[in-house]
Amino acid sequence: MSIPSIASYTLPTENELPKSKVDWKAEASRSVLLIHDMQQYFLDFYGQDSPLIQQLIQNISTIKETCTKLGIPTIYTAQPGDQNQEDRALLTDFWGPGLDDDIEQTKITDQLAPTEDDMVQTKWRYSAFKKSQLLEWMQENGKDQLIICGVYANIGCIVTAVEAFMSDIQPFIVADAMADFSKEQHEEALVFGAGRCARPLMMKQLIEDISSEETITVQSIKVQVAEMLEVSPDQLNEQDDLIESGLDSIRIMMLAEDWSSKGIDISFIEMIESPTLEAWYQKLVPEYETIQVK
Ligand SMILES: O=C(O)C1=CC=C[C@H](O)[C@H]1O
Ligand SMILES: CC(=O)C(=O)O
Repeated sequence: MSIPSIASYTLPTENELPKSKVDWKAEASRSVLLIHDMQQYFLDFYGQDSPLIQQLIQNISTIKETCTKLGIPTIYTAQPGDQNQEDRALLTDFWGPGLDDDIEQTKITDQLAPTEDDMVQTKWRYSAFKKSQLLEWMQENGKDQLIICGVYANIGCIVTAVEAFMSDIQPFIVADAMADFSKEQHEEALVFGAGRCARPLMMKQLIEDISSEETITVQSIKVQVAEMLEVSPDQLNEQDDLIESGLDSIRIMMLAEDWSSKGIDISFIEMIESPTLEAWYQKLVPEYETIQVK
C-alpha cells in the first residue's frame, strides 16, 4: 500500500529529454522555485547513500543557490506528520497513513534545509496548489512561472505542473532535479509534461535562462547588498544608512559598476549621497513605489 523501495538510477540526460512543445524561457523576475516534498520520509525509500538522491540534492542545491543570487524566491512543500483521516482522506487508500509526526521523517533533508528567507508550505494533496495559498501568493507577487524540482516526478511534481498550467502559470520541470520510483516513470512524467502543460529542461539550461535576464529587482538588489554585508536579506531595512551598516566605498563602486553594466543610469556619487536601499530602489527599479513609513 505504501511507497516501494526505490533502486537508484541515472538521472535523465540532455539527449533523453523529450522535445518541448513550447519555447517558454524562465525569467528571474517572473519565477518562483518550488522544492517539492524533499522530506526525509520520501527520500528514505531510496535507501541510504543513494547515488541518485545524492546527485538530486546536489543539483537542487545548485539551482537554489542560483535562484537566491538572482532574487528568485524559494518555496518548499512538506507534508505534516500524523495526518488525521479527515485531512488525509483518499491518500490513505493509496499510500497508507503517511508520515509520522517525527522530525526525522517530516524534515526537509538536511542538505536542503530551508533558511529564514524561504517559505515552507504545508502539503495536503498531490498538487502544491491544493488547500494552500500558493496561487494567491504568486498572483499577488506578479509571479507567473514555476520552476519545479524534487520528488516524485510522476506524482506531485507533474500534478502541480498541471494545476499551475491550468492557473495560467508556466511550469518548468527540471529533468535532472527531480526523482521518481523508476527511470521509466521519471521519463513518463517528462513526456506527459512536455506534451500537456510544461517546458521540460535540464538544470544547465534553466540556469543559463534565469541568469541571462539583466532585470534588476528590489529583491535582487537586497540579496546583492546582503551578501556584501554578510547578513540575511531580511535583516536589512530599506531606510538604514548602508555605509553606517558597513558597506564600504569599494563595494558600493562594485555595485555601481555592476548596475551600470546592465544599462542602469546610476553613479557612485549618487549612491553614497543617498546610501539607503530605498534610495537605490527608486533609481534602479522604475516600478518601485516608496514604502510608506508609518
Ligand atoms: O503518503 C503520501 O501521502 C504520498 C506518497 C507518495 C506520493 C504521494 O504524492 C504522497 O501523497
Ligand atoms: C512525494 C509526494 O508527496 C508527491 O510526489 O506528491
